[in-house]
Amino acid sequence: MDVRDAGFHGKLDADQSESQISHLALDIGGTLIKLVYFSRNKDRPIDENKNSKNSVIEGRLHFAKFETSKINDCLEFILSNKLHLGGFRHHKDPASDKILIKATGGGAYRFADLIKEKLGVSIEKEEEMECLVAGANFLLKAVHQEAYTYMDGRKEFVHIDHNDLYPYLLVNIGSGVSMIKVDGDGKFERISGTSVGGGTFWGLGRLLTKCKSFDELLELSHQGNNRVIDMLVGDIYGGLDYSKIGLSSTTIASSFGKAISDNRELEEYKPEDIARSLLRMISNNIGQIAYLNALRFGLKRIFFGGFFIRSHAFTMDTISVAVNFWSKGEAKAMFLHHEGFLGALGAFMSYEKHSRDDSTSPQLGQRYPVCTPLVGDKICYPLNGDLNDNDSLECSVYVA
Ligand SMILES: Nc1ncnc2c1ncn2[C@@H]1O[C@H](COP(=O)(O)OP(=O)(O)OP(=O)(O)O)[C@@H](O)[C@H]1O
Ligand SMILES: CC(C)(CO)[C@@H](O)C(=O)NCCC(=O)O
Repeated sequence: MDVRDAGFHGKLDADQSESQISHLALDIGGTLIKLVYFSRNKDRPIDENKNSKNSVIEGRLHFAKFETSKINDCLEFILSNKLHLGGFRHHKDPASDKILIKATGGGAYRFADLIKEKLGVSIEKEEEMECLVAGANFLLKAVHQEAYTYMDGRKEFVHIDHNDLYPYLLVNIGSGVSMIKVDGDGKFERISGTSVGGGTFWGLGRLLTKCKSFDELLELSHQGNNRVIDMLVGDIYGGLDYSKIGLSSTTIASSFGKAISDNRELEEYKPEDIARSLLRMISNNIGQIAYLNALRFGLKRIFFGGFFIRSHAFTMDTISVAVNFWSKGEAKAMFLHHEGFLGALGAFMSYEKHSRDDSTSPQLGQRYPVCTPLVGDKICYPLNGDLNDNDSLECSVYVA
C-alpha cells in the first residue's frame, strides 16, 4: 500500500476532523480510486471581501487513494470520517436533502448504485478527460514547482510561463493510457491512447514474478538487469554499434528477445530481471508513442501524469530517454508531482459550476490560488517523489 493510503481504515487525526471538511471529489479508475477533499483551517476566520460577493477560506486540499478492488475500504474511510457530507444540494430542489458528490472515471458509472446504497449520497458524474485537463491546468498554473524533468538521476523543476503554457500534450498513464492535446482551459482533444499501460505492467508483472503488490514489483525492478532478457543491438551485431542508423550496441533491439534463444524456463530467470525488462518495455513504448503524437501536432512539451509513474526514477528516466532519443533532443518529457490526482482534482474543481446554484451547502468557487505543497509545516518535495502520509496542499478557495 502506498503511503497515501495510510488514512485507510483509520480516522483522520483530531486536528483534521475537527476542522471543517468539505467538497469530496472522487476519481474511480480501473485500478485505483483517488480522493481529494478540502479542509478549512479552523483557527483562521473567513476573510470576507466587502466589495465583492466572495469570501476567501483558507485550508488544505487532501489526497488519498485506494485500490478499486477494495472499494468497500474506501467507502468505509469516507463514512467514518463523514467526508460524504461535503457534497452539494441542487438549488432546483431546495426541499430535497439529497446530497450529490462529484465523481469521475469509469467507476462513477460502475459504482453509482453501490455508493448510493452505502453512503446515501448520489454521484454527479464529471467527464473523465475534462477532469484530467482541468486538474493538469490547475496544477501547472497554481502549484509552485509542480512540473519537473528527470534525466540521468537529476530532477529539475520547470518554470511554467502562464502565457506560454499551451499547446501541450498530456499523457495520462493509468491502467490504460490517454494522450490529450491541450489548447487552453476546457479546450482539448484526446488524440490517441494505448491499452499498453500501467495495468499491463502490473498485470503481466504479477503473472511473471508472483509479486503481491505493485510496490513490490517496482522495488524488484530496482535490483534487476534488463540485459539478461532483452536482446540488445550488440547481441545481434557481435558487440558492435549499428552506427549507420544511430543505434548503439546497448540499445534494446528486442524487448524480452533473449528469452527466445536462451532455452530457459520462466523459473530460471530472476524475477527482478523480468520486472526491469517489463518496466523498460512499457515505459519506452509509451515514451515513443507520446513523442510520435507530439510530432503529429508539433507539440514541444509533453507532461506525463497517472499513477503508473509513481515518481519512480527508472520509469521517468526511461520515458525521458525515449522522448529525447526519438525527438533528437527537440521535445522534453515533464512529470507532475501530483501525477495520479489530475482527474480527482478536476472533479473537485467542477464544484465551482454549482457555487451559484447552491444555497444550502458550502459554495466553493475554486479559482487559481497559489498553492504550496506542505507536509506538516514544511514545504516538502521528497526526492523519491512519493507524497507523504497526510500530504496536503495549502490553498485558499473563493466562496461565492
Ligand atoms: N498501489 C498501487 N496499486 C496498484 N497499482 C498501482 C499502485 N500504485 C501505482 N499503480 C499503477 O498505477 C496504475 C493506475 O493508475 P491510475 O490510478 O492513474 O489509473 P486508473 O484511474 O486506475 O486507470 P484508468 O484511468 O485507465 O481507469 C496501475 O495500473 C499501476 O500500474
Ligand atoms: C478507457 C480509459 C479512458 C479509462 O480511464 C483509459 O483506460 C484509456 O485511455 N485506455 C486506453 C484505451 C485506448 O485508447 O486504446
